[in-house]
Amino acid sequence: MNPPLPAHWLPGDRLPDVRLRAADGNAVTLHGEFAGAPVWLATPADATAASRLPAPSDGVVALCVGPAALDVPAPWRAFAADPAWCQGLGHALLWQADENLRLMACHALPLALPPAPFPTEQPLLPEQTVRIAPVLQIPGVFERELCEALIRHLDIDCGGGEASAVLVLENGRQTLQIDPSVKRRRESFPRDAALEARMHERVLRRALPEIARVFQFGVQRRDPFKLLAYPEGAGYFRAHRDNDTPDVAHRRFALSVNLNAGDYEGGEFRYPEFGPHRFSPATGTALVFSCSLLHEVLPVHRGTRYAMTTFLG
Ligand SMILES: O=C(O)CCC(=O)C(=O)O
Ligand SMILES: [Fe+2]
Repeated sequence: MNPPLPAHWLPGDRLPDVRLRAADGNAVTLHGEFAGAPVWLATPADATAASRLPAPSDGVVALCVGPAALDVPAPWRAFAADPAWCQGLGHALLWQADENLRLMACHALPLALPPAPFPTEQPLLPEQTVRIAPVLQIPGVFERELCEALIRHLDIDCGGGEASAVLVLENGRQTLQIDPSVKRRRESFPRDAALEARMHERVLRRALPEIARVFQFGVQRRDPFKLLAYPEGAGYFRAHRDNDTPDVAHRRFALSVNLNAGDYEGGEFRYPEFGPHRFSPATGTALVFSCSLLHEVLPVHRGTRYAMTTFLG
Protein backbone atom coordinates (compact mmCIF):
# COMPACT_ATOMS: atom_id res chain seq x y z
CA MET A 1 0.00 0.00 0.00
CA ASN A 2 1.70 3.21 -1.17
CA PRO A 3 0.50 6.69 -0.23
CA PRO A 4 0.12 9.14 -3.12
CA LEU A 5 2.23 12.31 -2.68
CA PRO A 6 -0.18 15.05 -1.62
CA ALA A 7 -0.40 18.18 -3.78
CA HIS A 8 -0.75 20.29 -0.62
CA TRP A 9 0.51 19.36 2.78
CA LEU A 10 -1.56 19.63 5.91
CA PRO A 11 -0.82 19.82 9.63
CA GLY A 12 -0.01 16.22 10.64
CA ASP A 13 1.97 15.40 7.46
CA ARG A 14 5.67 14.56 7.75
CA LEU A 15 7.61 16.49 5.15
CA PRO A 16 9.21 14.32 2.48
CA ASP A 17 12.92 14.83 2.02
CA VAL A 18 14.19 17.41 -0.47
CA ARG A 19 17.52 18.77 -1.67
CA LEU A 20 18.11 22.34 -0.46
CA ARG A 21 20.58 24.53 -2.38
CA ALA A 22 22.04 27.69 -0.77
CA ALA A 23 22.93 30.84 -2.74
CA ASP A 24 26.64 29.82 -2.65
CA GLY A 25 25.72 26.58 -4.49
CA ASN A 26 26.24 24.28 -1.47
CA ALA A 27 23.49 21.69 -1.09
CA VAL A 28 22.15 19.69 1.85
CA THR A 29 19.04 17.54 2.35
CA LEU A 30 16.23 18.55 4.67
CA HIS A 31 16.19 15.23 6.55
CA GLY A 32 19.97 14.84 6.64
CA GLU A 33 20.71 18.33 7.90
CA PHE A 34 17.70 19.53 9.87
CA ALA A 35 15.81 16.59 11.47
CA GLY A 36 16.06 16.53 15.26
CA ALA A 37 15.20 20.16 16.04
CA PRO A 38 11.95 22.10 15.68
CA VAL A 39 11.85 23.94 12.36
CA TRP A 40 10.13 27.02 10.99
CA LEU A 41 9.71 26.95 7.21
CA ALA A 42 8.83 30.18 5.47
CA THR A 43 7.65 30.64 1.88
CA PRO A 44 7.63 34.48 1.62
CA ALA A 45 5.80 36.04 -1.33
CA ASP A 46 8.82 38.09 -2.52
CA ALA A 47 12.26 39.46 -1.60
CA THR A 48 10.79 42.23 0.59
CA ALA A 49 8.75 39.72 2.63
CA ALA A 50 11.86 37.53 2.92
CA SER A 51 13.92 40.45 4.29
CA ARG A 52 11.24 41.00 6.99
CA LEU A 53 10.92 37.45 8.32
CA PRO A 54 10.25 37.44 12.08
CA ALA A 55 12.89 36.35 14.59
CA PRO A 56 12.44 32.62 15.34
CA SER A 57 11.95 31.26 18.88
CA ASP A 58 15.01 29.93 20.74
CA GLY A 59 16.19 26.50 19.60
CA VAL A 60 14.25 26.66 16.34
CA VAL A 61 15.94 26.15 12.95
CA ALA A 62 14.53 28.80 10.58
CA LEU A 63 14.52 27.94 6.86
CA CYS A 64 13.30 30.13 4.03
CA VAL A 65 12.53 28.02 0.96
CA GLY A 66 11.42 28.75 -2.58
CA PRO A 67 12.43 28.36 -6.21
CA ALA A 68 15.45 30.66 -5.45
CA ALA A 69 17.50 31.37 -2.30
CA LEU A 70 16.48 34.89 -1.19
CA ASP A 71 18.31 37.31 1.16
CA VAL A 72 17.08 36.72 4.72
CA PRO A 73 17.93 38.17 8.14
CA ALA A 74 20.08 35.97 10.45
CA PRO A 75 19.52 33.39 11.88
CA TRP A 76 17.25 32.50 8.92
CA ARG A 77 18.87 30.38 6.22
CA ALA A 78 17.63 30.56 2.65
CA PHE A 79 17.52 27.69 0.16
CA ALA A 80 16.24 26.94 -3.30
CA ALA A 81 14.26 23.68 -3.51
CA ASP A 82 12.32 21.65 -6.07
CA PRO A 83 9.37 23.87 -7.17
CA ALA A 84 6.84 21.00 -6.84
CA TRP A 85 7.97 20.41 -3.25
CA CYS A 86 7.72 24.16 -2.51
CA GLN A 87 4.23 24.25 -4.04
CA GLY A 88 3.11 21.56 -1.59
CA LEU A 89 3.97 23.96 1.24
CA GLY A 90 1.94 26.81 -0.23
CA HIS A 91 2.60 30.50 -0.78
CA ALA A 92 3.35 33.31 1.74
CA LEU A 93 3.17 31.01 4.76
CA LEU A 94 5.14 30.18 7.87
CA TRP A 95 4.95 26.52 8.93
CA GLN A 96 5.98 25.20 12.32
CA ALA A 97 7.32 21.64 12.17
CA ASP A 98 8.37 19.40 15.06
CA GLU A 99 11.71 17.62 15.54
CA ASN A 100 10.46 14.81 13.30
CA LEU A 101 9.79 17.34 10.50
CA ARG A 102 6.05 16.82 10.97
CA LEU A 103 4.03 19.91 10.06
CA MET A 104 2.21 21.18 13.13
CA ALA A 105 0.76 24.64 12.42
CA CYS A 106 0.55 27.11 9.55
CA HIS A 107 0.40 30.93 9.67
CA ALA A 108 -0.06 33.55 6.94
CA LEU A 109 2.89 35.92 6.35
CA PRO A 110 3.30 38.64 7.46
CA LEU A 111 2.48 37.42 10.95
CA ALA A 112 0.03 39.34 13.13
CA LEU A 113 1.51 37.72 16.26
CA PRO A 114 4.58 35.52 16.75
CA PRO A 115 3.52 31.83 16.79
CA ALA A 116 3.44 30.20 20.23
CA PRO A 117 6.52 28.00 20.72
CA PHE A 118 5.86 24.30 21.38
CA PRO A 119 5.88 23.43 25.09
CA THR A 120 9.26 22.09 26.18
CA GLU A 121 9.25 18.56 27.59
CA GLN A 122 11.29 17.37 30.54
CA PRO A 123 13.33 14.28 29.63
CA LEU A 124 12.50 11.08 31.52
CA LEU A 125 15.13 9.93 33.99
CA PRO A 126 17.30 7.07 32.63
CA GLU A 127 15.91 4.70 35.28
CA GLN A 128 12.41 5.42 33.93
CA THR A 129 13.37 4.25 30.45
CA VAL A 130 14.97 0.88 31.11
CA ARG A 131 11.76 -1.11 30.54
CA ILE A 132 9.78 0.94 28.05
CA ALA A 133 7.60 -1.16 25.72
CA PRO A 134 8.65 -0.95 22.04
CA VAL A 135 5.63 1.01 20.84
CA LEU A 136 5.46 3.79 18.28
CA GLN A 137 3.23 6.83 18.71
CA ILE A 138 2.47 8.83 15.55
CA PRO A 139 0.82 12.16 16.41
CA GLY A 140 -1.91 13.72 14.31
CA VAL A 141 -2.81 10.73 12.13
CA PHE A 142 -6.50 11.71 12.48
CA GLU A 143 -7.58 15.34 12.86
CA ARG A 144 -9.69 16.19 15.93
CA GLU A 145 -12.66 16.86 13.69
CA LEU A 146 -12.39 13.37 12.13
CA CYS A 147 -12.17 11.85 15.64
CA GLU A 148 -15.35 13.69 16.64
CA ALA A 149 -17.14 12.55 13.47
CA LEU A 150 -16.19 8.92 14.22
CA ILE A 151 -17.56 9.14 17.77
CA ARG A 152 -20.86 10.56 16.45
CA HIS A 153 -20.95 7.87 13.78
CA LEU A 154 -20.50 5.09 16.34
CA ASP A 155 -23.01 6.54 18.81
CA ILE A 156 -25.70 7.64 16.35
CA ASP A 157 -25.44 5.85 12.99
CA CYS A 158 -24.16 2.55 14.45
CA GLY A 159 -26.50 2.67 17.46
CA GLY A 160 -23.60 2.74 19.92
CA GLY A 161 -22.16 -0.56 18.63
CA GLU A 162 -22.62 -4.12 19.86
CA ALA A 163 -21.11 -5.86 22.88
CA SER A 164 -17.70 -7.12 21.76
CA ALA A 165 -17.47 -10.92 21.50
CA VAL A 166 -14.50 -13.28 21.46
CA LEU A 167 -13.97 -16.24 19.16
CA VAL A 168 -14.17 -19.52 21.10
CA LEU A 169 -13.21 -22.97 19.81
CA GLU A 170 -15.63 -25.61 21.17
CA ASN A 171 -15.82 -29.24 19.97
CA GLY A 172 -13.92 -28.28 16.82
CA ARG A 173 -16.32 -25.38 16.03
CA GLN A 174 -15.68 -21.66 16.33
CA THR A 175 -18.39 -19.53 17.96
CA LEU A 176 -18.56 -15.86 19.01
CA GLN A 177 -19.25 -15.44 22.71
CA ILE A 178 -19.44 -12.51 25.13
CA ASP A 179 -16.77 -13.16 27.77
CA PRO A 180 -16.33 -10.51 30.52
CA SER A 181 -13.25 -12.38 31.77
CA VAL A 182 -11.54 -11.24 28.52
CA LYS A 183 -13.08 -7.88 27.57
CA ARG A 184 -16.01 -5.54 27.90
CA ARG A 185 -16.63 -2.83 25.35
CA ARG A 186 -18.97 -1.88 22.51
CA GLU A 187 -17.82 -1.91 18.91
CA SER A 188 -18.92 -1.56 15.30
CA PHE A 189 -17.44 -1.59 11.83
CA PRO A 190 -17.96 1.86 10.28
CA ARG A 191 -21.02 2.03 8.01
CA ASP A 192 -20.11 5.19 6.15
CA ALA A 193 -17.93 4.71 3.06
CA ALA A 194 -16.80 8.36 3.05
CA LEU A 195 -15.60 8.21 6.68
CA GLU A 196 -13.87 4.93 5.98
CA ALA A 197 -12.12 6.43 2.93
CA ARG A 198 -10.92 9.38 5.03
CA MET A 199 -9.48 7.05 7.68
CA HIS A 200 -7.82 4.91 5.01
CA GLU A 201 -6.22 7.96 3.35
CA ARG A 202 -4.87 9.24 6.66
CA VAL A 203 -3.42 5.82 7.60
CA LEU A 204 -1.78 5.50 4.16
CA ARG A 205 -0.44 9.03 4.23
CA ARG A 206 0.71 9.36 7.82
CA ALA A 207 1.08 5.96 9.50
CA LEU A 208 2.49 3.64 6.82
CA PRO A 209 5.54 5.79 5.94
CA GLU A 210 6.47 5.99 9.66
CA ILE A 211 5.97 2.22 10.10
CA ALA A 212 8.20 1.63 7.05
CA ARG A 213 10.88 3.93 8.48
CA VAL A 214 10.76 2.88 12.14
CA PHE A 215 10.14 -0.86 11.77
CA GLN A 216 11.46 -1.41 8.22
CA PHE A 217 8.13 -3.03 7.37
CA GLY A 218 6.06 -2.51 4.22
CA VAL A 219 2.38 -2.95 5.04
CA GLN A 220 0.53 -4.97 2.38
CA ARG A 221 -2.90 -5.36 3.92
CA ARG A 222 -5.14 -4.17 6.69
CA ASP A 223 -8.05 -5.68 8.63
CA PRO A 224 -11.31 -3.69 8.56
CA PHE A 225 -11.40 -0.60 10.77
CA LYS A 226 -13.33 -1.08 14.02
CA LEU A 227 -14.79 1.73 16.15
CA LEU A 228 -14.68 1.07 19.89
CA ALA A 229 -16.35 2.47 23.03
CA TYR A 230 -15.20 1.55 26.54
CA PRO A 231 -17.88 2.94 28.89
CA GLU A 232 -17.25 3.95 32.48
CA GLY A 233 -17.26 0.89 34.74
CA ALA A 234 -17.85 -1.43 31.76
CA GLY A 235 -14.84 -0.99 29.53
CA TYR A 236 -11.59 -3.00 29.55
CA PHE A 237 -9.65 -5.57 27.56
CA ARG A 238 -7.53 -7.92 29.66
CA ALA A 239 -3.97 -8.90 28.69
CA HIS A 240 -3.85 -10.64 25.31
CA ARG A 241 -1.91 -10.91 22.06
CA ASP A 242 -3.45 -10.04 18.71
CA ASN A 243 -2.02 -12.80 16.48
CA ASP A 244 -1.97 -16.00 18.55
CA THR A 245 -4.75 -18.00 16.83
CA PRO A 246 -4.67 -19.31 13.22
CA ASP A 247 -7.43 -16.94 12.00
CA VAL A 248 -5.35 -13.86 12.97
CA ALA A 249 -1.80 -15.19 12.50
CA HIS A 250 -1.36 -12.87 9.45
CA ARG A 251 -1.44 -9.78 11.67
CA ARG A 252 1.89 -8.03 12.24
CA PHE A 253 1.05 -4.66 13.83
CA ALA A 254 -1.89 -3.31 15.80
CA LEU A 255 -2.78 0.31 15.13
CA SER A 256 -5.08 2.08 17.53
CA VAL A 257 -6.17 5.73 17.58
CA ASN A 258 -7.62 7.35 20.70
CA LEU A 259 -10.55 9.54 19.65
CA ASN A 260 -11.23 11.52 22.86
CA ALA A 261 -8.19 11.58 25.18
CA GLY A 262 -8.83 13.75 28.24
CA ASP A 263 -12.59 12.99 28.34
CA TYR A 264 -12.13 9.82 30.41
CA GLU A 265 -9.97 8.34 33.16
CA GLY A 266 -8.33 4.90 33.03
CA GLY A 267 -8.39 3.07 29.70
CA GLU A 268 -4.61 3.20 29.29
CA PHE A 269 -2.60 0.60 27.39
CA ARG A 270 -0.14 -1.45 29.41
CA TYR A 271 2.42 -3.98 28.17
CA PRO A 272 2.96 -6.21 31.21
CA GLU A 273 5.97 -8.01 29.70
CA PHE A 274 7.80 -4.68 29.55
CA GLY A 275 7.09 -3.09 32.91
CA PRO A 276 4.45 -0.98 34.59
CA HIS A 277 4.25 2.01 32.22
CA ARG A 278 0.83 3.11 30.98
CA PHE A 279 0.27 4.65 27.57
CA SER A 280 -2.55 7.06 26.87
CA PRO A 281 -1.90 8.69 23.49
CA ALA A 282 -3.33 12.10 22.61
CA THR A 283 -6.47 12.40 20.50
CA GLY A 284 -5.68 11.51 16.88
CA THR A 285 -2.32 9.89 17.70
CA ALA A 286 -1.86 6.36 16.35
CA LEU A 287 -0.33 3.84 18.75
CA VAL A 288 1.42 1.09 16.75
CA PHE A 289 2.92 -2.08 18.22
CA SER A 290 3.73 -5.64 17.28
CA CYS A 291 0.74 -7.98 17.58
CA SER A 292 3.00 -10.44 19.42
CA LEU A 293 3.29 -8.17 22.49
CA LEU A 294 1.11 -8.94 25.50
CA HIS A 295 -1.07 -5.86 26.04
CA GLU A 296 -4.16 -4.77 27.91
CA VAL A 297 -6.54 -1.82 28.06
CA LEU A 298 -7.06 -0.95 31.72
CA PRO A 299 -10.60 -0.36 33.06
CA VAL A 300 -12.21 3.01 32.33
CA HIS A 301 -13.21 4.68 35.63
CA ARG A 302 -14.82 7.89 34.36
CA GLY A 303 -16.35 8.84 31.02
CA THR A 304 -16.16 6.71 27.86
CA ARG A 305 -12.98 5.96 25.97
CA TYR A 306 -13.56 5.97 22.20
CA ALA A 307 -10.96 4.49 19.85
CA MET A 308 -10.46 3.13 16.35
CA THR A 309 -8.42 0.03 15.80
CA THR A 310 -7.14 -2.08 12.93
CA PHE A 311 -4.42 -4.64 12.29
CA LEU A 312 -1.76 -4.45 9.60
CA GLY A 313 0.06 -7.23 7.82
O1 LIG B 1 -8.80 -0.36 22.65
C1 LIG B 1 -8.02 -0.34 21.71
O2 LIG B 1 -7.61 0.72 21.24
C2 LIG B 1 -7.53 -1.63 21.10
C3 LIG B 1 -7.66 -2.76 22.07
C4 LIG B 1 -7.03 -4.04 21.65
O3 LIG B 1 -6.01 -4.39 22.17
C5 LIG B 1 -7.63 -4.86 20.61
O4 LIG B 1 -8.72 -4.53 20.10
O5 LIG B 1 -7.04 -5.92 20.28
FE1 LIG C 1 -5.26 -6.13 21.22
